[in-house]
Amino acid sequence: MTFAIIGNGAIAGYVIGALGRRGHSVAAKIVRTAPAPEGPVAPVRVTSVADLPESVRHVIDCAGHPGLVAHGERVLRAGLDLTTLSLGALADPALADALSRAAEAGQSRLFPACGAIGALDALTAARIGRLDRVTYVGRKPPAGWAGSAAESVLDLAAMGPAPVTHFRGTARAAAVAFPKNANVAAAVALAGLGFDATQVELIADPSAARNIHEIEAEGEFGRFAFRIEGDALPDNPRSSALAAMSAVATAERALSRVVI
Ligand SMILES: NC(=O)C1=CN([C@@H]2O[C@H](COP(=O)(O)OP(=O)(O)OC[C@H]3O[C@@H](n4cnc5c(N)ncnc54)[C@H](OP(=O)(O)O)[C@@H]3O)[C@@H](O)[C@H]2O)C=CC1
Ligand SMILES: O=C([O-])CC(=O)C(=O)O
Repeated sequence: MTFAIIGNGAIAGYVIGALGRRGHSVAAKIVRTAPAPEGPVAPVRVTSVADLPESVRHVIDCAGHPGLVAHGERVLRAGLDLTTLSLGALADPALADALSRAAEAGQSRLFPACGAIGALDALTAARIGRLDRVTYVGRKPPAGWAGSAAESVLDLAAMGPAPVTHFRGTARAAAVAFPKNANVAAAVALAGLGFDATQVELIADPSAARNIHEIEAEGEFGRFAFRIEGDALPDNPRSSALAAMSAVATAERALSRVVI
């Protein structure tokens, strides 16, 4: 299968390497500004969907909300399947609707990846019955919140040893306020009770060595609690390695005849 990637950052780098090791080809990257190539370079860098090589069948968005907003509709309308990690962008109903209509028009499909969290299969099953309560708690070391809205309520560099909750609210508010940090909150919302009924808490924790994500859910099925401690990618303390792995797994699942 031939892929294109949106983005050129930490997750894009991991995804391109993993796809290559797994026998796939990455023909192009969609970037913001494509420098003139100095020689034969693969994957080729383009700035628009229209310039993608014809061999591309599936695009993986690793660029965050701006990448999905800029290119998602055109990818789907062109008949290419799209895996995205920018789940928080779907908190905007206009974008979610536009992507859905573009997929319909292009006879293509949008695959939101689970990203840095797990247990979403249990949530999607649980909501078939009555789902009463879903909460998500995201905990990262202070460096994991750098450049985010946490900085408006907290001096990350001068924190004492105690963890500080810097956000409490709905998954929709979290997704909008933390585009680089709350895609997991959006994933939990999409799998379970939706953006407005899913409660979120975000914590900067100097004693956390990893990015820790916890879900608690209760309903007709019973109750579950899930916790994952994800190592960050070496190039970006905000982004868990599992998110990049999940993009590859989701894109591969889209190709499978037996879907697990
Ligand atoms: N679902 C999940 O669990 C997770 C989701 N994410 C999402 O993935 C995003 C990327 O993470 P990561 O790779 O670590 O971040 P990086 O900051 O390392 O890379 C982001 C890349 O996206 C590029 N980019 C931004 N806007 C556009 C655009 N309009 N078109 C093309 N490229 C664009 C940037 O380009 P430039 O170099 O020009 O700035 C940069 O190369 C995060 O911002 C977050 O939203 C991250 C972790 C977990
Ligand atoms: O990578 C992570 O641990 C989670 C993250 O940034 C996000 O949800 O956007």
